[in-house]
Amino acid sequence: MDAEVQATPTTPTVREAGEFAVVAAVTARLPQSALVLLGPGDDAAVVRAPDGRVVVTTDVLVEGVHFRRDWSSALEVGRKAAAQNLADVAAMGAVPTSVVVGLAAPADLPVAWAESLADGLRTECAVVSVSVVGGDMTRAGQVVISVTALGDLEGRDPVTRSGARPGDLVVVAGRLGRSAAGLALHLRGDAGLLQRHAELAAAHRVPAPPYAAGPALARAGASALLDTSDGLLQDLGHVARGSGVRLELDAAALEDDVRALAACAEELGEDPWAWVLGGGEDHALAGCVPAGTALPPGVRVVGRVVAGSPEVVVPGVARPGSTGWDSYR
Ligand SMILES: Nc1ncnc2c1ncn2[C@@H]1O[C@H](COP(=O)(O)OP(=O)(O)O)[C@@H](O)[C@H]1O
Ligand SMILES: Cc1ncc(C[n+]2csc(CCOP(=O)(O)OP(=O)(O)O)c2C)c(N)n1
Ligand SMILES: [Mg+2]
Ligand SMILES: [Mg+2]
Ligand SMILES: [Mg+2]
Repeated sequence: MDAEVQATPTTPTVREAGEFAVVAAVTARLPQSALVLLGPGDDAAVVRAPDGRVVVTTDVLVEGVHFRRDWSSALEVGRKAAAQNLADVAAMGAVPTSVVVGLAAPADLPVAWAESLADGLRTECAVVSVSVVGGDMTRAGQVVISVTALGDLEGRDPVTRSGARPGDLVVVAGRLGRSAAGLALHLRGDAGLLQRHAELAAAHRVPAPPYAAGPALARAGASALLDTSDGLLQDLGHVARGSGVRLELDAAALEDDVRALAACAEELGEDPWAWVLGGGEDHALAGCVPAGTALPPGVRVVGRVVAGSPEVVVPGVARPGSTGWDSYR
């Protein structure tokens, strides 16, 4: 895929090319999945809704807030923008069916950047066999990407944040803290550090949500589910409050994640527990299942649900300074 991006000939800016030429160039890179009855090119797209109900979610990514063009390639930004939304669909226990993308861009953005963004969106969508069925393009002072993903419940009830009950187990699919470690590396901006911990830096630029675990947990009877976008403690806090239960996490069950970050944390003089418990953007899936549930592949138990004040605690581990991301703090 990188070779494909580099092979893109030098292109003009979006101002020089004009909106409609850029939209044509972008949509040409977005082949349609079998779920799409009418793709880009008309006033709206038409997508199958096999279940008859439609799951819909949207997230906005703003240059300087969610990504930096000097840290991430356009392809990586596209992958991350799609992943963040596809993870929200999975977190409902649904399978994605299609994605719509709004792109606001400065006039001097190279057309090649918009094309590579489309390549990244297409690439991540292909992981779950869906396509980008349409979008919008307009001018702005910085790059803003607004992604909407649609999903299908396959006849199941949605898995919300409010169904956890005392006696359930807390479960996680996917790794924790890697994106926060990668963010810390990028913030230092030291080339040697970035090279030594290239995998963690890459995990920040392109998360790898465990998409299949969402529907699999729903099929297994999960009582609550969400994706970790802001930080495990903050995100599970929504489950605790939504369900009116207390979540007790088991530090030993999180030690693998901490260990995987230890060398990087040591070199940066930071606390790997803070990344695992308070770091966002891994888009792991976290939730609850009744005790005795057969766990789908890649899902592990990290704690238990008890009656009590609705909060998330990790006995034996100091609470990190930040339990998660708040866009305004
Ligand atoms: N500007 C908004 N208008 C309406 N609903 C919103 C807005 N921003 C967030 N929400 C809703 O609030 C809930 C929490 O949002 P958010 O924290 O962004 O969820 P997530 O982390 O899964 O993306 C979601 O159900 C979302 O749809
Ligand atoms: C340049 C830059 N600075 C900081 C961050 C860290 N960061 C930005 S948004 C965010 C949390 C997730 O974003 P949000 O808009 O809250 O997504 P949602 O929870 O709605 O999925 C984090 C950890 C980043 N990704 N890039
Ligand atoms: Mg959101
Ligand atoms: Mg979410
Ligand atoms: Mg958030």
